[in-house]
Amino acid sequence: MSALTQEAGLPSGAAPPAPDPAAAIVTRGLTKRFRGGQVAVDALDLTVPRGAVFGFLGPNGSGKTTTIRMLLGLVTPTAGRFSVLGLPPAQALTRVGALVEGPAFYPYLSGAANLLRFDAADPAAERGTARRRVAAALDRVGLAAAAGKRYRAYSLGMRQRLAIAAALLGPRELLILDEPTNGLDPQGTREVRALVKEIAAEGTTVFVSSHLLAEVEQMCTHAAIMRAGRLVAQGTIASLSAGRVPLIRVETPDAAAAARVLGTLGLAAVRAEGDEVTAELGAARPETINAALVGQEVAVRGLAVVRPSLEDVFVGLTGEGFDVDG
Ligand SMILES: Nc1ncnc2c1ncn2[C@@H]1O[C@H](COP(=O)(O)OP(=O)(O)OP(=O)(O)O)[C@@H](O)[C@H]1O
Repeated sequence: MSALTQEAGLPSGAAPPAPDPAAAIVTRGLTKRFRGGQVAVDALDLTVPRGAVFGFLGPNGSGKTTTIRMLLGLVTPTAGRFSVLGLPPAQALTRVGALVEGPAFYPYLSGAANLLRFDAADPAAERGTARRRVAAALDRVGLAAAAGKRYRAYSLGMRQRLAIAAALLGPRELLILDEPTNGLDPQGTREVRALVKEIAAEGTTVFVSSHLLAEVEQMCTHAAIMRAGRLVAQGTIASLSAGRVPLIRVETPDAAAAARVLGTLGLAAVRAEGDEVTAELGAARPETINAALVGQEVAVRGLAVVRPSLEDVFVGLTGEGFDVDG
């Protein structure tokens, strides 16, 4: 049996790869063209390793939600194949928890009562174990103490954690979250990020979309970067940044003098702008650079090693800024 058995109407052209037991999600040539000709997802080849917190990163409109909806069987692909947990998607879905559009909760019911109603609407859920599963899910997202509190009294972070609890009502090997911190306040955002890390630490693979570079960098072990429906890069966060070298950044009122010193030390790509000078750190040690600057009587107000960020990677790959805030 092929691991990639969800086949769309049109052939992708490529033979499916061998089944990969180490992967939670594999897509090959996955494409969605909406009526009217818009290609939302264009020949996507994604490999999400089991155990990863996989950030699916891209600006608004880059095709993240459409991809997630295809993975969950909510949208039919135009072309391409994919597997979830090494299985045809339809067989895997009971082992996948998902948060795509937050479930509509009743404001006047408690968190627990809301989850019981939500669970009752799932024909695959086992009736006899509902209360136990609801209690376990509430506990897992840190809402056990607030189980009896009305939903309308929940903070934004608690509401989103309840939505994640709804995705965890059964045993899940994979959790798919579409922009789970969107619209949250800073406290709610922190709560959800911490929860994602906890869930992953317990062994669940998490596939989480975000338009926030910094968020993915903080929360994820791996990332895929999307732009206009196409995959720009994927890999571990470290490997994505690996090709880009760290910089030394010196803040000084004597930028020209500082640039000269960095040049004499043999540093590459020395650039002075305003009261800031940057250069590629290379094999040089920051303390040596500092000593040289001070030795040449350059007033150093600040000195920092700047690691390349995912934003640098994105700009380096596409030549464009990542047009989002946060
Ligand atoms: N049902 C649809 N019919 C036509 N076009 C659609 C449909 N759904 C999405 N699109 C288009 O497909 C493209 C990708 O949208 P998608 O929602 O997948 O992106 P996204 O990265 O999730 O962005 P956002 O975070 O804004 O949802 C967009 O240009 C969008 O307008």
